[in-house]
Amino acid sequence: WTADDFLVGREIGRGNFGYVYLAREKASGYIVALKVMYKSEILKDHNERQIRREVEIQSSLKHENILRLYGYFHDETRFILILEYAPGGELYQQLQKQKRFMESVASKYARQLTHALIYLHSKRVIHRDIKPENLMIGLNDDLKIGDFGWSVKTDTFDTRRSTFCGTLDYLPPEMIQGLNHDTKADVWALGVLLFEMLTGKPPFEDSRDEEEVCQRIKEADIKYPPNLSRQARDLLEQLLQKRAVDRISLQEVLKHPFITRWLH
Ligand SMILES: CC(C)CCNC(=O)Cn1cc(-c2ccc3c(-c4nc5ccccc5[nH]4)n[nH]c3c2)cn1
Repeated sequence: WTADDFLVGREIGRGNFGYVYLAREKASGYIVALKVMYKSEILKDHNERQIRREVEIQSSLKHENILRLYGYFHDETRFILILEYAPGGELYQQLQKQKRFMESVASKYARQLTHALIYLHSKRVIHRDIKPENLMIGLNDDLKIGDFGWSVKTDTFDTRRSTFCGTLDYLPPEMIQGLNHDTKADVWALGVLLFEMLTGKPPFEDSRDEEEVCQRIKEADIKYPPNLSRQARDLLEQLLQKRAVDRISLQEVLKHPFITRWLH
């Protein structure tokens, strides 16, 4: 690939390290998102290793609920990624616009994210940074995991990882305490995301400061608003369990009434 293979359109986003543009691949007419990263930027903070790992992870993933990385190329100053274009943009924006989602919509997105996480975990990848900003909306209003900034490829399944990463809101108790964590960290984050989709706010947002956020996460101290259905509340309680081993498995999530209730 070279830049001449594409007609580049407007800027549609800012990923880490660079700008994202709408583009059309000339030969096929295919619409893609081109992420342009400047080598000076990347080399500056020795990010080339992390970028290489992310490219390696994302190009090996092929799943309808994971944004595709079709390919990449570089010229003397830039490193360019050819990414799947998500017509619906960021889930974050839709959530801000609508304040919160109807239970049927939140249930569909939670189901699609669960399928994506089951696939990721089967490929020995823990995402570790599931949050609305990293999720995109594709054609047919399908959820797509769009960013792998903090995912790690675990060499053996469920290896314990202890590097600190991501924002506090979505971190599980074991990560807050700098303890080891595994695929159950993504299950907790699914719970936080579902809570935010249903209520419009992450569970610990009304805390005084980060200190209190950490305290409440450690204790899994969550106040559920009264307007949640019984099924929604029940699934949230099973996802947001303080001890990773007590959390519902992703396979069980797919069988939970809150998920199956809207499946024809
Ligand atoms: C660092 C690199 C090696 C990892 C590879 N992964 C990424 O670069 C993650 N990433 C994806 C994007 C991204 C951002 C925006 C979009 C969009 C998109 N569609 C939109 C529709 C309306 C408004 C804005 C939109 N952005 N489609 N696909 C995208 C992909 C930015 N960074």
